[in-house]
Amino acid sequence: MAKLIIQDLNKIYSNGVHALNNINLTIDNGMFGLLGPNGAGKSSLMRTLATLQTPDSGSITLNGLDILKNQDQLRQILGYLPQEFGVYPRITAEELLDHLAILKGITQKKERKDLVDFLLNKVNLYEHKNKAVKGFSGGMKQRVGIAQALIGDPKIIIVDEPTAGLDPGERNRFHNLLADVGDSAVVILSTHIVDDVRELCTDMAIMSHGEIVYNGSPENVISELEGLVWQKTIARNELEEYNSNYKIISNKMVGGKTVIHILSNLDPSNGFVQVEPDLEDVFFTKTSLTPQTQEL
Ligand SMILES: Nc1ncnc2c1ncn2[C@@H]1O[C@H](COP(=O)(O)OP(=O)(O)OP(=O)(O)O)[C@@H](O)[C@H]1O
Repeated sequence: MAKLIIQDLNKIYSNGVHALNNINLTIDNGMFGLLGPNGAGKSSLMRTLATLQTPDSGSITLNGLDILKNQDQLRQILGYLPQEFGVYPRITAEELLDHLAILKGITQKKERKDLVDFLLNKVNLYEHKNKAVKGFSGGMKQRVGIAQALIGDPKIIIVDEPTAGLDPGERNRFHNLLADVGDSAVVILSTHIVDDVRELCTDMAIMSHGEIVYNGSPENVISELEGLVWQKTIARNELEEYNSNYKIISNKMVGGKTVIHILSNLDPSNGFVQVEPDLEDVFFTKTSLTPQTQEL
């Protein structure tokens, strides 16, 4: 059982951006979702956990090990899939994993071969092992990314926005793979995609402007909005008027129509119907994005 404890973590970049503002989180085994809009500070936190950058202050421990002071030890038990996983142009999936296993210190050839075969099977790429990674689809590349993150039986696995750009089938396959991995390690999934967290995570945090604005289970945070979310289908050109009269938390196109969700303690009448809140309502409420800036 692994436990990651982050305390009072701060990072201010030289341009004055307070990317990590007093972050406190305790994360146990399993899938932990870190949800936030672009620029919230997720990658800054992920890179700090992966020992790729140092914070200005604060501490991070994994099972009591101070990972800021013991970076080499942490790297031995860390798997990291960065936002941009650079793949090596002309080499095959098998060669790439073999090469990365050498870099991780697995020097025995036979041990490496067994491990690479095991990983290729695990991510369902064994039959493609002799093909160049360059020609893989986005989902296949991400599965190679997860395979390399699993080298060395890591206790903590960090995946930064892994499903952006994947088609629905690839996304499902990737989700199943992550859920499987989550049984034996701390897996932190950083994403701006609400569905990734809803489908995979039992514990989560929402980050906005460098701060943790919620930490807990998806169910608990959704229940905070119980009875407060109302929905109405309106014409696109009415949006501005509704925006000035109601607290709109989301607007999206459904079947060519504009559907808005608003927050209200009282029945707003005027054709609104109460709906069950969902994680997307929570996300937009907690991060206070204006509807115009939502990426739906
Ligand atoms: N090296 C840097 N120097 C200066 N500012 C930076 C640096 N890296 C990130 N920032 C700024 O810090 C803030 C947080 O960025 P970060 O990349 O951590 O956010 P994010 O939530 O991961 O967003 P995204 O999904 O777009 O990567 C942003 O305002 C960003 O512009």
